[in-house]
Amino acid sequence: MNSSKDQLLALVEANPFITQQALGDALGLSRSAVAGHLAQLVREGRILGRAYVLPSRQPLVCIGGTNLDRKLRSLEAPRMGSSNPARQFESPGGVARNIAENLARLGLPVHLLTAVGRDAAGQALLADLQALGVDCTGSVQAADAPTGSYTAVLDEQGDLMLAMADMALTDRLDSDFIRRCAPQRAAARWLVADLNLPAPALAVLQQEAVTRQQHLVVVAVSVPKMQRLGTSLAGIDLLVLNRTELSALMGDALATDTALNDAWQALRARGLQRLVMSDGAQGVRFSDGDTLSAMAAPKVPRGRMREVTGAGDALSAGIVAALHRQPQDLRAACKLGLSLAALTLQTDATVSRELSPALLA
Ligand SMILES: Nc1ncnc2c1ncn2[C@@H]1O[C@H](COP(=O)(O)OP(=O)(O)O)[C@@H](O)[C@H]1O
Ligand SMILES: O=c1[nH]cc([C@@H]2O[C@H](COP(=O)(O)O)[C@@H](O)[C@H]2O)c(=O)[nH]1
Repeated sequence: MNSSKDQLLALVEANPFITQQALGDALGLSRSAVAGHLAQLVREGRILGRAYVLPSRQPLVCIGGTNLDRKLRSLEAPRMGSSNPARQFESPGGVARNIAENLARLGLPVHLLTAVGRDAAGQALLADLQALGVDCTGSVQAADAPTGSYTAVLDEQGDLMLAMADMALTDRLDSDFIRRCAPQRAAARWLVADLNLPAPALAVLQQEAVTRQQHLVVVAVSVPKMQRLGTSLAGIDLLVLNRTELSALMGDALATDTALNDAWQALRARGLQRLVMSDGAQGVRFSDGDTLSAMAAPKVPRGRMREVTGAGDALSAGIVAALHRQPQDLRAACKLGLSLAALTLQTDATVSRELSPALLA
């Protein structure tokens, strides 16, 4: 039999807005006994505070990977099977971290739940996030594993040829971790989870999104990690992925508009509510209804293009930032997402320094 405190915690987890009177009624306790238990739970750090947070300050919670990105850009057309002269750029990365940084630069309150090592890279990445105002309380800091790394080989135009991600640490963001960080997620209406998360962790977020009526946005990270998406997509408000990731998910080349539309209908039948598929220079396809619509990407002059890393994450962040204000307007959200992606293409950093709250005005 659970103690009154544990039962009370379970009720608060299920409904962070529940009143002391309702807690008392549910457990057969007086309101003052409930107040006493709550005070003790706060002292123990099992409850961080009351969930009465004004809507505009409710944090957007991003959950998933943090990496140190290394990008090697070939100075000439690369020759395979040979060493090639190149320039290296390093920057913070990881899809959930990138989205958190984009959102913070737009002036939104952000909480990032991630995993880093207690190595120099991990500590520097956390310090950067803190400077941006991103709250990382509850994240894993491992003494026995290195911070994730991503190494991309880019051709002389800045287009991706191949990338390798060593992210063993994100496997620790498992379903136990997700449950442990319930207090950090409680007040959020918007959750952004990347597919670096193990499948069972994502399943917990999906179940909770249904019971707590939270908006869960799932963002793909790579073709091999598409298999982390479960069969049921119930609880996912929006899935953001690129064309090759959608193709891998459906096991279909998606060569025609009919095939794309069929893919969307199949995902809807699995419980997905909305979809955005990015399509490189073509922009995006998106839908929250019966048919997919297209929106073109702003033209970025060749001379201003630097490299592509992070464009997809900027797109996701712009979409989330706009939906946070107007949850039903997916078209307006795609528009903001595309303009953020265009800014990101014009910098060697994974997240553009040009982002500011003015872009949301
Ligand atoms: N060559 C390009 N020209 C213009 N916009 C681009 C180009 N490549 C990417 N983008 C922008 O970045 C977004 C994401 O790019 P995409 O390649 O589809 O995804 P990812 O970066 O996740 O692989 C696109 O929807 C588009 O807005
Ligand atoms: O398995 C993964 N590969 C790559 C990334 C991250 O994805 C970003 C590049 O994303 P995009 O596809 O938007 O260029 C990089 O910051 C990289 O660290 C990740 O989180 N997980």
